[in-house]
Amino acid sequence: MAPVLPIIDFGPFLDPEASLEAKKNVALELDRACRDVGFFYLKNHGVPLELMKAMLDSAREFFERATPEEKERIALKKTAEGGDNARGWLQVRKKDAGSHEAVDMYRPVQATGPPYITGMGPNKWPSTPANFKKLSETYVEKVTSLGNSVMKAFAMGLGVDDEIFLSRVDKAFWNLRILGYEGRKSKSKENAGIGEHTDFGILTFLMTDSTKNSLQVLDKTGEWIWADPVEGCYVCNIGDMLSEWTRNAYKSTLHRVCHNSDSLRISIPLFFDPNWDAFISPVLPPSSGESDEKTRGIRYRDTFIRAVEKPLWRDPLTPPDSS
Ligand SMILES: O=C(O)CCC(=O)C(=O)O
Ligand SMILES: [Fe+2]
Repeated sequence: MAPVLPIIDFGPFLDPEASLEAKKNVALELDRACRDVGFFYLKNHGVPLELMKAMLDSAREFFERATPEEKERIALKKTAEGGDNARGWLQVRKKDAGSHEAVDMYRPVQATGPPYITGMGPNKWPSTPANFKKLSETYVEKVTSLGNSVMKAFAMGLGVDDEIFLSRVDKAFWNLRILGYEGRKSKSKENAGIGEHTDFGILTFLMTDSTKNSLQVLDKTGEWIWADPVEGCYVCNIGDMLSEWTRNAYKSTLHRVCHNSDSLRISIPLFFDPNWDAFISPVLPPSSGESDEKTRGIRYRDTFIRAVEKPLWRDPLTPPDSS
């Protein structure tokens, strides 16, 4: 079945030879997708396909081969135990809300402990496979550079000064996450997946292996649609902060993973988020008649700490609640 989400060719925006009109067309296509569904496929994004494949292969190697001792060595720990509560390996086992394993790495910071402020500790890189850290650093550099270009395109589509965006993402607090979802043949009783949630940052660049029927997106009519992988493309989605930044013009859309296949599924989101201290307030004026008495704005680090301290997955099978 053809993908339902729009596929956006980002090539002209990155091409120094392309006309301004061609770039504007890309920006307008992106703008439409962000207002409409908040999810789109991005093709011709400039990240080498061999690098993407090498990342997926390496993450698979980690989930297939890392020993329990290695996982324990890099396990995410609570602040009181010396970790920063955000970086490292974790395993979620929730009967209804989906089980998965993940390793989270973030932009390196000048560590502030121990004990560490949430998010402010050192990364705990897997050592299986041996070149994982180096490969990931190359990958993060490419994707964060793409993130900057997409922000420029967003500014063009919205008709705002791109410096407002670029000055708040030049030290983007990125989060590289490798995720493994067990196949159904595994012995655990839980369903593999992630419960419905929105991402809390700006923009997620998701690449996955070729497994179909896993990621679902809630469309405007309230139906869950599949967002299956499209060869060579990222699945991108808007997070809550960009929604706030655009006065909710851009949608931060609920999604979930219900993994149905018999084999291990690998996915790697890179969450492209604002600078740690960035203050985000709407770049678009209130529409006529809408009051703007309440000063709106959020500091990224406050959002981050809140999100990390409360689990973001819920039961994948229930409709969104209103809280
Ligand atoms: O694995 C996927 O397809 C999506 C993961 C996801 O939504 C997340 O980690 O926020
Ligand atoms: Fe997500």
